[in-house]
Order: sequence, then structure tokens, then C-alpha cells
Amino acid sequence: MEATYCAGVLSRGKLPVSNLRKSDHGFQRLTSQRKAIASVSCHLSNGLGESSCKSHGFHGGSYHGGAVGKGKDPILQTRCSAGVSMYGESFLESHSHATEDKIGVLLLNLGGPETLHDVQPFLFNLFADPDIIRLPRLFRFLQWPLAKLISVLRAPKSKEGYAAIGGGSPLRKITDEQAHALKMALEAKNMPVNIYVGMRYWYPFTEEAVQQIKRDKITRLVVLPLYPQFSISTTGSSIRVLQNIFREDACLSRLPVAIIQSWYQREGYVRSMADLIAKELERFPKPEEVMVFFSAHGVPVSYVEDAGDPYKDQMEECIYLIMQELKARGINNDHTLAYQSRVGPVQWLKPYTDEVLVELGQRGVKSLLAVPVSFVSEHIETLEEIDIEYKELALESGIKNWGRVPALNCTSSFITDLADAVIEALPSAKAMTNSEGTSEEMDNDPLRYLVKMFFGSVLAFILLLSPKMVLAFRNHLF
Ligand SMILES: C=CC1=C(C)c2cc3[nH]c(cc4nc(cc5[nH]c(cc1n2)c(C)c5CCC(=O)O)C(CCC(=O)O)=C4C)c(C)c3C=C
Ligand SMILES: [Fe+2]
Repeated sequence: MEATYCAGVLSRGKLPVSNLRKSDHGFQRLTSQRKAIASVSCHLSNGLGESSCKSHGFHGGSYHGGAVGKGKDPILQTRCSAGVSMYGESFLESHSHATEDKIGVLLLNLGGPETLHDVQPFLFNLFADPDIIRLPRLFRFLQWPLAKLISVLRAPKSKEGYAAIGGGSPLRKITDEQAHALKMALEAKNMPVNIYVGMRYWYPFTEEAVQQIKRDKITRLVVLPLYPQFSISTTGSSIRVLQNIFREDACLSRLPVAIIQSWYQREGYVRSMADLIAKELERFPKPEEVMVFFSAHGVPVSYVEDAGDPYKDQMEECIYLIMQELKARGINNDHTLAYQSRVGPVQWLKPYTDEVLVELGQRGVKSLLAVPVSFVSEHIETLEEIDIEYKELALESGIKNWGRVPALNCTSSFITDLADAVIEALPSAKAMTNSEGTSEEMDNDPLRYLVKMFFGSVLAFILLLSPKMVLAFRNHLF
């Protein structure tokens, strides 16, 4: 996969496109083809101006910022990742021309079940994503039946987890709070915006947010996935959904969009993480003896080795940058990185968090500070997996002093940095045009869909009854 950086915005080649279908569990997506995402340039595009778009569809989770930055200039001194100033004449020019300029910021996130009743349909949406279960093209017709099967089998274990953290995911609430805080931070920088939240697997779905963006007649949009590092399974998947919606809508396909694909390398983020770690280390009796244990959400090895997912490289670079920042403050603790939350019978990125905790205990490490690093909100994997399961395992393995760094949530230095990222990305907004049809359109044919579902269900049923499969599921899903 090619990747080029521009003003902290990554523009990637070859990423998949997805289609949408409405089901009783919200929207479920089909994917069959990889295509280019918006390639971000450093040129400015005009807004849609007086648009003739008709609004229809759903209400998205949005924070309406009043009218647009008429007469007000946003903070002009910004930096791109290469340290070059991006704002200047051209921005001022376009800003003063675009009297109808109405800026939107779309926050993308994973979404989570709000009640235990939501867990299985949420899991269905997750496993029906071809960026989560990547089947060879020939077996794509199995995607939905397999998603149904795996979600039903996985639901009891997931429900236990969600029950242990109060009966649902806090993700929607925290993301809404982050949206509000970001709106305030941008207003403080003289950039009034509307902020929208679009979730990949649960409400408010990305589709709802986009329909609201259309209704609000947004003229320039910055897309900010709330994942610091890029993975095909997270940011990649969400952007594919977006690209697909935009491709099918004449109006949206002309809307200038800037996509911030990863931001783990931003100074503000790195500093905010270092602040949290430094603060948490102080709680230990001997802070200098604490092992700083970064625990990232894993992905299957094949993502990195076969599909070229930059996630592992970005994660390692991110940890390096945070440790450098701590060193600059005179904090020289040992550190390690491991991957958590693996699901299913395939190999995931190693080392695995649970195995490393046991090893560290055996090696005589007595104090450990867990740092969740792939996500910026508290969620099931911090509140249940780390705080309950891993803590218990660490204590059993001989670790005496356990601590955990909280997620960034609405930490003000972090939110301010996100606001800067939005301001820096805006000048590169460009139409996400990608209008040619794909073979995927054939998936919209209802007859084809029924045939696929029928054969897929039969095959899934046979697979379910195979003793090998039953064993694999028993070992890895429950
Ligand atoms: C950077 C973050 C994440 C990556 C990468 C990621 C990949 C990934 N996840 C699964 C399977 C599951 N993920 C689940 C929940 C979940 N995943 C992330 C983040 C990443 N996932 C978050 C933030 C959450 C929790 C949301 C919440 O409700 O709080 C779940 C459901 C929970 C459970 O049963 O454990 C599953 C299943 C795969 C297969 C995958 C990569 C292919
Ligand atoms: Fe996950």
C-alpha cells in the first residue's frame, strides 16, 4: 500500500469500498473491492456553496455549531507533519471567498452496545465487516451467515464482559463528550464548526451522521477517526464506508473532504500520553522501578504481513515517541509492548498481553503500569479486560503493585491537539470523487443476495457441525 503524508493527513492507495444494506440490526455492510480513498492534496477546493442537495434519511449524532466562520479567521500558524507551515495566503483567500463556508468535523469511532440486548446484533455488524473477517473473494458469500454464527457463539462471553462494566459500552457517551469538547476547543480558536459522530458498528451509524451533514449543507468536512494509529480493521473500514456513501451521492461526491488517517505522531498526543503516564507513575512506592506496559488492541498477523496494514509499525513508532518524551523529562523506566483482545483461531500480533504478564511475573517484576494505547476512550477492553482480567492475572503471576493509565477521554491538552489537527487538515480538503461503478454493485441485486444467503447458510450450518470447527470455536470464542 502506498502512503504519502501531507500536513499530517495520510492519503492511501488501494483501500476497500463497501456497500450498505439496511437490516433489522441497523446497517450491515458488504465489501468486495479495494479502492483508493480520498487522496488528500494541499490545494484548496471551493465549497459546495448553494447546494441543491435534498436531505433525507436519518438523524445523526451531531453537535451543531452555529453559523460559519464569517469574517473570523482560524488560528493561522499551524504545522504539517514535516514541519512546514500550511496556512497562509491561499487559506485566507479561499476563506474570504467562501462566504457560505460551513465547516463540519466528522468523528469516526467503533461504537459499542448500549445494553446487553444490543450485544449480539452489535457483534453481527462487527463480524459482517469484511475488514474484520477477511474472507477470500470466492468465499465472500459466507460473510453474513458466518457473522451470524460467530456473533451468536461469541455473544455470551461478550455479554459477561459488558455486564461487568455496568451493562453496556460507555463509548457513545464518551465520544459525545469528546465531540462537545472539540467543538469548544475549535470555537476558542475562532473556528466554529458542526461536529458529527459516526460509529461503525452501532448507533449513531456513520450513515446517519453523513445524512445530517448533508441536511446541514456543510461545505467543507474534516474526517477525524478516533484511532491514533491506522489499521485496515478500524480507520480503514470506517473510511471505506464513507467513501462508498460519498461515491453514490452526486452532492456528497463534490464536497471537499480532508481525512486525518492517523495522528499518533502528533506532539500534542504524545505529550498528553506522557503526562498521564508520568502522573500515574507517581502513585507507585518506587516509581523508577515500575515496568511501563503498553497494551495495544491486536490484529491478526495476516493484516500486517499479507494486507500491508501499517498498524504494527505505527504502534511501535508511537511507543518510541512516548518513551522519548518521557526520557526528555528524566523518566527512564523499562517498557514493553504487547497485544491484547485476540478473537478466533488465527495468529494475532505477538507478544500477547496475557503471556507477557505471566513472563514478567516470573522474571521478578514487582510493579507494573498498564498503558492502553490503541484507543482514546475507556471501553470494554480497558474497563474489563485490563482492569479485571489482566490485573488478576498479573497479581497471580507475582506482580505486587498494579496500576493503569486512564484513557485520554476529554483531557484538555489532547482535545486542543485534536482541534489543531482539524485546523491543519482543512486546507487539504478535496472532493472524494470515485464515481466509476464496481463489481460490488452486483451485490445490490436482491436475487443474487438471496442465493448467496441460501448457500452461505447451508455451508455455515455444515461448518458448524464439523467437529474441528466446534473445537476451534470452543477454544477461541467462548
Ligand atoms: C485500535 C483498536 C481496535 C482494533 C485494531 C480492533 C480490531 C479488531 N477487533 C475485533 C473484535 C472485537 N472488537 C471488539 C470490541 C472493540 N474493539 C475495539 C477496538 C479495536 N478493534 C474497541 C474500542 C472495542 C470495544 C467497544 C466497546 O463496546 O467498548 C469486540 C466486542 C467485544 C468483545 O467481545 O471482546 C470484538 C469481538 C477484531 C476481530 C479485530 C481485528 C480484525
Ligand atoms: Fe476490537
